[in-house]
Amino acid sequence: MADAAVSTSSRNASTGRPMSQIALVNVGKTYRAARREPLHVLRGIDLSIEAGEVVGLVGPSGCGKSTILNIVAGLDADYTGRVTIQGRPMSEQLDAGFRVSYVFQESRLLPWYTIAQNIEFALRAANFPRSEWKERTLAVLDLVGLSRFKDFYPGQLSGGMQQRASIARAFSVDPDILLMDEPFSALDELTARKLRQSLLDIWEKFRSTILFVSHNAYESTFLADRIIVMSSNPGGKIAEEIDLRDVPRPRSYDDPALFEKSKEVIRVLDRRPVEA
Ligand SMILES: Nc1ncnc2c1ncn2[C@@H]1O[C@H](COP(=O)(O)OP(=O)(O)OP(=O)(O)O)[C@@H](O)[C@H]1O
Repeated sequence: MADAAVSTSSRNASTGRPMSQIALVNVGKTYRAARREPLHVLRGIDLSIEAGEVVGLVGPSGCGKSTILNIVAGLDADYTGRVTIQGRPMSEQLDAGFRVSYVFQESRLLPWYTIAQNIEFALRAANFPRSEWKERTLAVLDLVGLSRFKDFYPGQLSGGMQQRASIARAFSVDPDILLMDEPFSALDELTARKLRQSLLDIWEKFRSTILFVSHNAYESTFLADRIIVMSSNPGGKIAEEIDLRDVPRPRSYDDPALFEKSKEVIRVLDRRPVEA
Protein backbone atom coordinates (compact mmCIF):
# COMPACT_ATOMS: atom_id res chain seq x y z
CA MET A 1 0.00 0.00 0.00
CA ALA A 2 1.51 3.28 -1.12
CA ASP A 3 0.46 5.16 2.03
CA ALA A 4 2.52 2.83 4.15
CA ALA A 5 5.58 2.95 1.90
CA VAL A 6 8.97 2.92 3.58
CA SER A 7 10.29 6.44 3.85
CA THR A 8 13.98 7.27 3.84
CA SER A 9 13.64 8.43 7.47
CA SER A 10 12.71 4.94 8.66
CA ARG A 11 16.08 3.37 8.12
CA ASN A 12 18.36 1.36 10.30
CA ALA A 13 20.98 3.76 11.63
CA SER A 14 23.78 1.15 11.37
CA THR A 15 23.13 -0.36 7.98
CA GLY A 16 21.15 2.34 6.18
CA ARG A 17 18.73 -0.42 5.21
CA PRO A 18 14.96 0.05 5.56
CA MET A 19 13.53 -0.80 8.98
CA SER A 20 11.86 -4.17 9.19
CA GLN A 21 8.91 -4.27 11.53
CA ILE A 22 6.99 -7.51 11.02
CA ALA A 23 3.24 -7.82 11.56
CA LEU A 24 1.01 -10.86 11.35
CA VAL A 25 -2.67 -9.98 11.33
CA ASN A 26 -5.29 -12.68 11.83
CA VAL A 27 -3.02 -15.29 10.29
CA GLY A 28 -4.38 -18.79 9.83
CA LYS A 29 -2.85 -21.91 8.39
CA THR A 30 -4.44 -25.24 7.53
CA TYR A 31 -2.45 -28.17 6.21
CA ARG A 32 -4.45 -30.28 3.79
CA ALA A 33 -3.40 -33.69 2.62
CA ALA A 34 -5.25 -36.26 0.53
CA ARG A 35 -7.35 -38.71 2.57
CA ARG A 36 -6.69 -36.81 5.80
CA GLU A 37 -8.70 -34.37 7.87
CA PRO A 38 -7.47 -30.79 7.37
CA LEU A 39 -5.10 -29.79 10.16
CA HIS A 40 -5.79 -26.28 11.46
CA VAL A 41 -2.44 -25.31 12.89
CA LEU A 42 -2.82 -21.56 13.24
CA ARG A 43 -5.94 -19.51 13.67
CA GLY A 44 -6.30 -15.79 14.33
CA ILE A 45 -2.63 -15.14 15.04
CA ASP A 46 -1.86 -11.47 15.66
CA LEU A 47 1.77 -10.74 16.26
CA SER A 48 3.87 -7.64 15.89
CA ILE A 49 7.65 -7.56 16.05
CA GLU A 50 9.26 -4.17 16.15
CA ALA A 51 12.15 -3.35 13.86
CA GLY A 52 15.35 -4.40 15.57
CA GLU A 53 13.56 -6.46 18.19
CA VAL A 54 14.58 -10.00 19.19
CA VAL A 55 11.51 -12.17 19.70
CA GLY A 56 11.44 -15.81 20.72
CA LEU A 57 8.64 -18.25 19.98
CA VAL A 58 8.31 -21.09 22.45
CA GLY A 59 5.61 -23.68 22.81
CA PRO A 60 4.92 -27.38 22.76
CA SER A 61 5.95 -29.53 19.85
CA GLY A 62 3.55 -29.22 16.94
CA CYS A 63 1.88 -25.97 17.99
CA GLY A 64 2.96 -24.21 14.79
CA LYS A 65 6.17 -22.32 15.58
CA SER A 66 8.05 -23.45 12.47
CA THR A 67 4.94 -22.82 10.43
CA ILE A 68 5.02 -19.18 11.53
CA LEU A 69 8.71 -18.89 10.61
CA ASN A 70 8.07 -20.44 7.19
CA ILE A 71 5.27 -17.96 6.54
CA VAL A 72 7.39 -14.98 7.59
CA ALA A 73 10.28 -16.29 5.46
CA GLY A 74 8.03 -16.36 2.42
CA LEU A 75 8.54 -20.13 2.09
CA ASP A 76 4.85 -20.82 2.69
CA ALA A 77 2.41 -18.56 0.89
CA ASP A 78 -0.64 -20.75 1.52
CA TYR A 79 -2.09 -19.01 4.57
CA THR A 80 -4.95 -16.67 5.40
CA GLY A 81 -4.65 -13.22 6.93
CA ARG A 82 -1.96 -10.67 6.34
CA VAL A 83 1.78 -10.54 6.87
CA THR A 84 3.55 -7.24 6.41
CA ILE A 85 7.07 -5.92 6.72
CA GLN A 86 7.20 -2.27 7.64
CA GLY A 87 3.52 -1.94 6.75
CA ARG A 88 3.75 -3.36 3.24
CA PRO A 89 2.86 -6.87 2.06
CA MET A 90 5.70 -9.22 2.82
CA SER A 91 5.87 -10.69 -0.68
CA GLU A 92 6.27 -7.19 -2.10
CA GLN A 93 9.07 -6.37 0.33
CA LEU A 94 10.90 -9.61 -0.43
CA ASP A 95 10.67 -8.83 -4.14
CA ALA A 96 12.01 -5.35 -3.40
CA GLY A 97 15.15 -6.84 -1.89
CA PHE A 98 14.48 -7.22 1.81
CA ARG A 99 17.05 -9.67 3.07
CA VAL A 100 15.73 -12.54 5.14
CA SER A 101 18.13 -15.17 6.45
CA TYR A 102 16.82 -18.42 7.85
CA VAL A 103 18.85 -20.69 10.09
CA PHE A 104 17.36 -24.15 10.44
CA GLN A 105 17.97 -26.76 13.08
CA GLU A 106 20.20 -28.60 10.63
CA SER A 107 22.80 -26.77 8.59
CA ARG A 108 21.37 -27.20 5.06
CA LEU A 109 24.76 -26.45 3.52
CA LEU A 110 25.27 -27.44 -0.10
CA PRO A 111 27.48 -30.53 0.15
CA TRP A 112 29.22 -30.02 -3.20
CA TYR A 113 30.50 -26.58 -2.19
CA THR A 114 33.19 -25.75 0.34
CA ILE A 115 32.22 -23.73 3.41
CA ALA A 116 33.52 -20.53 1.77
CA GLN A 117 31.67 -21.33 -1.46
CA ASN A 118 28.46 -21.90 0.48
CA ILE A 119 28.75 -18.41 1.93
CA GLU A 120 29.66 -16.92 -1.44
CA PHE A 121 26.58 -18.58 -2.89
CA ALA A 122 24.44 -16.68 -0.37
CA LEU A 123 26.29 -13.44 -1.08
CA ARG A 124 25.72 -13.84 -4.80
CA ALA A 125 22.01 -14.55 -4.26
CA ALA A 126 21.77 -11.39 -2.14
CA ASN A 127 23.48 -9.38 -4.90
CA PHE A 128 26.62 -8.47 -3.00
CA PRO A 129 29.41 -7.42 -5.38
CA ARG A 130 32.01 -10.12 -5.96
CA SER A 131 34.70 -7.73 -4.69
CA GLU A 132 33.20 -8.01 -1.17
CA TRP A 133 32.81 -11.79 -1.03
CA LYS A 134 36.23 -12.74 0.28
CA GLU A 135 36.29 -10.18 3.08
CA ARG A 136 32.73 -10.90 4.17
CA THR A 137 33.26 -14.64 4.09
CA LEU A 138 36.40 -14.47 6.20
CA ALA A 139 34.80 -12.04 8.66
CA VAL A 140 31.80 -14.25 9.37
CA LEU A 141 33.86 -17.44 9.51
CA ASP A 142 36.10 -15.72 12.02
CA LEU A 143 33.03 -14.88 14.13
CA VAL A 144 32.07 -18.52 14.41
CA GLY A 145 35.66 -19.77 14.76
CA LEU A 146 35.82 -21.56 11.41
CA SER A 147 38.38 -19.54 9.44
CA ARG A 148 40.73 -22.51 9.21
CA PHE A 149 38.01 -24.65 7.68
CA LYS A 150 36.89 -22.38 4.87
CA ASP A 151 38.09 -24.79 2.14
CA PHE A 152 36.60 -27.87 3.76
CA TYR A 153 33.45 -29.48 2.42
CA PRO A 154 30.49 -29.80 4.83
CA GLY A 155 30.93 -33.58 4.95
CA GLN A 156 34.43 -33.07 6.35
CA LEU A 157 33.13 -31.13 9.37
CA SER A 158 31.29 -32.21 12.51
CA GLY A 159 27.57 -31.50 12.81
CA GLY A 160 28.25 -28.65 15.22
CA MET A 161 30.81 -27.10 12.88
CA GLN A 162 28.38 -27.37 9.98
CA GLN A 163 25.78 -25.57 12.04
CA ARG A 164 28.27 -22.81 12.88
CA ALA A 165 28.97 -22.47 9.15
CA SER A 166 25.27 -22.14 8.42
CA ILE A 167 25.00 -19.42 11.05
CA ALA A 168 27.98 -17.65 9.43
CA ARG A 169 26.22 -17.90 6.08
CA ALA A 170 23.08 -16.33 7.55
CA PHE A 171 25.05 -13.44 9.04
CA SER A 172 27.10 -12.86 5.89
CA VAL A 173 24.34 -11.01 4.05
CA ASP A 174 23.58 -8.52 6.86
CA PRO A 175 19.98 -9.74 7.02
CA ASP A 176 17.21 -7.25 7.67
CA ILE A 177 15.30 -10.12 9.23
CA LEU A 178 16.91 -13.16 10.78
CA LEU A 179 14.73 -16.21 11.35
CA MET A 180 16.13 -19.08 13.37
CA ASP A 181 14.49 -22.43 14.09
CA GLU A 182 16.24 -24.01 17.08
CA PRO A 183 19.58 -22.95 15.65
CA PHE A 184 21.72 -23.99 18.60
CA SER A 185 19.95 -27.15 19.70
CA ALA A 186 22.42 -29.48 17.99
CA LEU A 187 25.45 -27.83 19.60
CA ASP A 188 27.18 -28.56 22.86
CA GLU A 189 26.29 -26.01 25.52
CA LEU A 190 29.64 -24.18 25.49
CA THR A 191 29.60 -23.73 21.72
CA ALA A 192 25.95 -22.71 21.89
CA ARG A 193 26.80 -20.07 24.50
CA LYS A 194 29.58 -18.65 22.33
CA LEU A 195 27.31 -18.49 19.31
CA ARG A 196 24.44 -16.89 21.21
CA GLN A 197 26.88 -14.24 22.34
CA SER A 198 28.21 -13.79 18.78
CA LEU A 199 24.64 -13.46 17.59
CA LEU A 200 23.92 -10.75 20.15
CA ASP A 201 27.20 -8.95 19.34
CA ILE A 202 26.21 -8.82 15.70
CA TRP A 203 22.69 -7.81 16.58
CA GLU A 204 23.98 -4.96 18.79
CA LYS A 205 25.84 -3.71 15.73
CA PHE A 206 23.28 -4.16 12.99
CA ARG A 207 19.95 -4.43 14.81
CA SER A 208 18.38 -6.94 12.46
CA THR A 209 14.88 -7.95 13.44
CA ILE A 210 15.17 -11.45 14.86
CA LEU A 211 12.45 -14.06 15.27
CA PHE A 212 13.61 -17.39 16.64
CA VAL A 213 12.14 -20.67 17.84
CA SER A 214 13.63 -22.43 20.81
CA HIS A 215 12.70 -25.19 23.22
CA ASN A 216 15.20 -23.91 25.73
CA ALA A 217 13.80 -21.45 28.27
CA TYR A 218 17.27 -20.24 29.32
CA GLU A 219 18.34 -19.69 25.74
CA SER A 220 15.14 -17.81 25.00
CA THR A 221 15.42 -15.50 27.98
CA PHE A 222 19.11 -14.89 27.30
CA LEU A 223 18.42 -13.79 23.73
CA ALA A 224 14.98 -12.22 23.59
CA ASP A 225 13.38 -8.85 24.18
CA ARG A 226 10.06 -10.65 24.25
CA ILE A 227 9.03 -14.26 24.34
CA ILE A 228 5.77 -15.38 22.80
CA VAL A 229 4.51 -18.55 24.43
CA MET A 230 2.18 -20.54 22.21
CA SER A 231 -0.29 -23.07 23.48
CA SER A 232 -0.91 -26.54 22.16
CA ASN A 233 -4.58 -25.97 21.46
CA PRO A 234 -5.48 -26.68 17.84
CA GLY A 235 -5.90 -23.00 17.11
CA GLY A 236 -2.23 -22.49 17.96
CA LYS A 237 -3.19 -19.45 19.99
CA ILE A 238 -0.68 -17.22 21.65
CA ALA A 239 -0.89 -18.08 25.33
CA GLU A 240 1.19 -15.33 26.84
CA GLU A 241 3.91 -12.81 26.19
CA ILE A 242 6.88 -12.48 28.49
CA ASP A 243 8.61 -9.14 28.39
CA LEU A 244 12.37 -9.11 28.96
CA ARG A 245 13.07 -5.56 27.91
CA ASP A 246 13.67 -4.67 31.55
CA VAL A 247 16.50 -7.21 31.83
CA PRO A 248 19.61 -5.22 30.92
CA ARG A 249 22.04 -6.29 28.21
CA PRO A 250 24.69 -7.62 28.05
CA ARG A 251 23.11 -10.50 29.89
CA SER A 252 24.62 -13.19 32.00
CA TYR A 253 23.28 -16.70 32.52
CA ASP A 254 23.94 -16.14 36.21
CA ASP A 255 21.66 -13.10 36.42
CA PRO A 256 18.87 -13.93 38.91
CA ALA A 257 16.46 -11.72 36.95
CA LEU A 258 17.03 -13.89 33.89
CA PHE A 259 16.52 -17.01 35.96
CA GLU A 260 13.19 -15.64 37.21
CA LYS A 261 12.08 -14.96 33.64
CA SER A 262 13.10 -18.49 32.63
CA LYS A 263 10.94 -19.83 35.44
CA GLU A 264 8.08 -17.72 34.15
CA VAL A 265 8.46 -19.22 30.67
CA ILE A 266 8.45 -22.72 32.11
CA ARG A 267 5.45 -21.89 34.31
CA VAL A 268 3.43 -20.71 31.30
CA LEU A 269 4.49 -23.76 29.29
CA ASP A 270 3.62 -25.97 32.20
CA ARG A 271 0.50 -24.07 33.19
CA ARG A 272 1.44 -24.40 36.85
CA PRO A 273 1.49 -21.49 39.27
CA VAL A 274 4.90 -20.24 40.38
CA GLU A 275 5.83 -21.51 43.81
CA ALA A 276 6.00 -18.83 46.44
N1 LIG B 1 3.92 -29.80 5.29
C1 LIG B 1 3.08 -30.24 6.22
N2 LIG B 1 2.02 -30.99 5.91
C2 LIG B 1 1.15 -31.43 6.82
N3 LIG B 1 1.27 -31.15 8.14
C3 LIG B 1 2.31 -30.41 8.52
C4 LIG B 1 3.27 -29.92 7.60
N4 LIG B 1 4.20 -29.19 8.28
C5 LIG B 1 3.82 -29.24 9.56
N5 LIG B 1 2.71 -29.97 9.71
C6 LIG B 1 2.00 -30.21 10.96
O1 LIG B 1 1.62 -28.96 11.52
C7 LIG B 1 1.80 -28.96 12.92
C8 LIG B 1 2.71 -27.80 13.29
O2 LIG B 1 4.00 -28.05 12.77
P1 LIG B 1 5.22 -27.08 13.11
O3 LIG B 1 6.42 -27.72 12.52
O4 LIG B 1 4.89 -25.71 12.72
O5 LIG B 1 5.24 -27.17 14.70
P2 LIG B 1 6.34 -26.71 15.75
O6 LIG B 1 5.63 -25.98 16.83
O7 LIG B 1 7.43 -25.99 15.05
O8 LIG B 1 6.85 -28.12 16.26
P3 LIG B 1 8.29 -28.57 16.83
O9 LIG B 1 8.50 -27.79 18.08
O10 LIG B 1 8.11 -30.02 17.10
O11 LIG B 1 9.30 -28.29 15.76
C9 LIG B 1 2.33 -30.34 13.29
O12 LIG B 1 1.27 -31.12 13.72
C10 LIG B 1 2.89 -30.86 12.00
O13 LIG B 1 2.80 -32.26 11.95
